Amino acid sequence: MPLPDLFIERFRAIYPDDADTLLETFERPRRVSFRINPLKTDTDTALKQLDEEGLEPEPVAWYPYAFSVEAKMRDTLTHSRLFDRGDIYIQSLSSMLAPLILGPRPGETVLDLTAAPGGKSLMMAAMMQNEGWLSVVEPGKDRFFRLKANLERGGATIAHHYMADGRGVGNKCPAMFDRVLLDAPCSTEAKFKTYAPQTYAFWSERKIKEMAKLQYRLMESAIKSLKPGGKLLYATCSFAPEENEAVVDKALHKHPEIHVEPIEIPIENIHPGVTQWKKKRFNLNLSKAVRILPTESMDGFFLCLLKKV
Ligand SMILES: C[S@@+](CC[C@H](N)C(=O)[O-])C[C@H]1O[C@@H](n2cnc3c(N)ncnc32)[C@H](O)[C@@H]1O
Repeated sequence: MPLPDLFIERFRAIYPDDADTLLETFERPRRVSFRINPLKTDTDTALKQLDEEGLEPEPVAWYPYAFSVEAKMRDTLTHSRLFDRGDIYIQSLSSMLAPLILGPRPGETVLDLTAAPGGKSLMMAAMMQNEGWLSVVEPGKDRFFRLKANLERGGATIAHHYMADGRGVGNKCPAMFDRVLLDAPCSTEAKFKTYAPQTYAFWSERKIKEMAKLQYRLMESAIKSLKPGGKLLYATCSFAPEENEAVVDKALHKHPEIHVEPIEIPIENIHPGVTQWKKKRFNLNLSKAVRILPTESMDGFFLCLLKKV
């Protein structure tokens, strides 16, 4: 089944030069990527055990803990002992970039405002070497317990779990965190697959607008919760500028205390943030945001690093 016409029209307007090639990536499953969890094992041991389970993971050039296997090996991976024990975590490569860019360090106070199922929280706990404080917030009951289970299985001892609405956190915990991750709920456009119509069954421009409102409220809360000098990473798996640059643009207008930081990423499938969409022009610094372009191995993603001065 084809993707919605309006989605394709919008996608072509965002990426006029390479839309056809990019749209082809919606037709096939991607390779399955995963991260070896240094809180539970080391890379040599994990690779040896994966080999015993019949898996031959390929390394990812830019991150020593990241590997991938062919899409058809997903079940073997999810049925492996390493997966059960939390020694590996299946996570898209784009998703691994978010903690790497935010860069939490041991001893810091860190907030994951929209955390379930917890892949990025667990990676941040590992980057912090389980030293410091990591608050993880998720309002959905089932998702909250899944998050908690994933973090416990993955050995994240510094995680403090809160079943709460992220929109209230800024008022409850003002200027408390060195780093905040806002991996916002979104229209999930980057997860659409032509062979899985349920992935885009509920997509509409109205849904994009609804998500943008929620994202902005979460952004306000994230900004409030950040210490002066602290860093905030805003991310979505949507291509829609309304959910990405427009949300940050509004925050930049309202909060002169935040500015956009440049992002260094060691990959080539990237596009700068857009500074214009339909009739709206955005703050030119939004070109420092990064759009990960979808490929055979990576999901599309939006990343914007902000600093409170
Ligand atoms: C993109 S997912 C986060 C994925 C997660 N960072 C990870 O890497 O595993 C967005 C999450 O935000 C949650 N969410 C939705 N509304 C929220 C709100 N008002 N406050 C906090 N989280 C919310 C959703 O339930 C969902 O689990």
